[in-house]
Amino acid sequence: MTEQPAAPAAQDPLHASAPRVPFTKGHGTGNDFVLIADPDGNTQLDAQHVARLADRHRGIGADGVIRAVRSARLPEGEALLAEHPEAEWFMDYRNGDGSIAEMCGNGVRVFVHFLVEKGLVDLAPGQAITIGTRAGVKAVTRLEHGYAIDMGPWCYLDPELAEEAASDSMVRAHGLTDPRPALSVSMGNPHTVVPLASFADLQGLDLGRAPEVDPAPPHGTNVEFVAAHEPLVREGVGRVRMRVHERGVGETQSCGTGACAVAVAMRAWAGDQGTDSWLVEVPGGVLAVDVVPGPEGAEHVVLSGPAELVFDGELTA
Ligand SMILES: N[C@@H](CCC[C@H](N)C(=O)O)C(=O)O
Repeated sequence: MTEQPAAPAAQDPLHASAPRVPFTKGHGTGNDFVLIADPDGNTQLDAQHVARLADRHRGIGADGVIRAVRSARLPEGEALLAEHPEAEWFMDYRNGDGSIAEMCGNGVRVFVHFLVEKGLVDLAPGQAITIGTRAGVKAVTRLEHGYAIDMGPWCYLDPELAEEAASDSMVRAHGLTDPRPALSVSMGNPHTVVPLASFADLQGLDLGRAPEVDPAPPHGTNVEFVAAHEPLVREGVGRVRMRVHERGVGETQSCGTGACAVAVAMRAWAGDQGTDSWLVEVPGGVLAVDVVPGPEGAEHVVLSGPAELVFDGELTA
């Protein structure tokens, strides 16, 4: 019997040009990511690979996967460079199920921290860097502890919605006896914010199963449930607690864009009783959200919080 030559191994896009790919695990308030430095755009990540890396039982485990690539090396990044030549780096973000999302607020902080810690950029506390994302460029300032991102203007998901509208949809969730009114906001990515009466209601939710939003936004949505401290505003700061079910992930310990959506929705509902500064408690920590006047007259949302890198490794399969 003659020995058959071994069949060629199926081409693995992750290893098409680099057999071993270094990665770093990081998180921002418990929203965790696998980060891969790919300055020249040699590593192609497809949805299957991302889902495999993010798998908490068979992979590294993460809510999302972030590729750090030079903007010039992917079409979405290149498109930004004409107007923003300073946006050298692009955050190529995927949800844990492999789907692409426009924006990730916690991810941006962890992404910039990764660039700093890996020596890919120089950024001292107090300095800012512009990065590219699928929701446009974002200015990120390094703080003594953490990072502040100018997320740019927010808007209602339904462009027809007037300033004073209280809700645009109804949400059903396990743990709630009846459907609740909700308001949908875009932070570059879609969010639907559901106010609840108490922390007990928030605690009683089962977010292991996806909430149902009616009508469903065309590209899906992240759903945030929020309950307020009493009083809502103390010393000029609004204080709320939220839980989130993320599109493409499930329940996560934190969502930066979700915290921004919660702050602007609460501010709209509170009217004259509201404020521009919010502290949003999430299961994984606390995020600060400030609404500030933007350079072009629109309101900008600034998200601040920590970013941590946990360990490095190497992808071998
Ligand atoms: N956790 C992120 C949001 C990630 C994207 C989201 N799941 C979506 O599909 O829009 C954050 O911190 O903002």
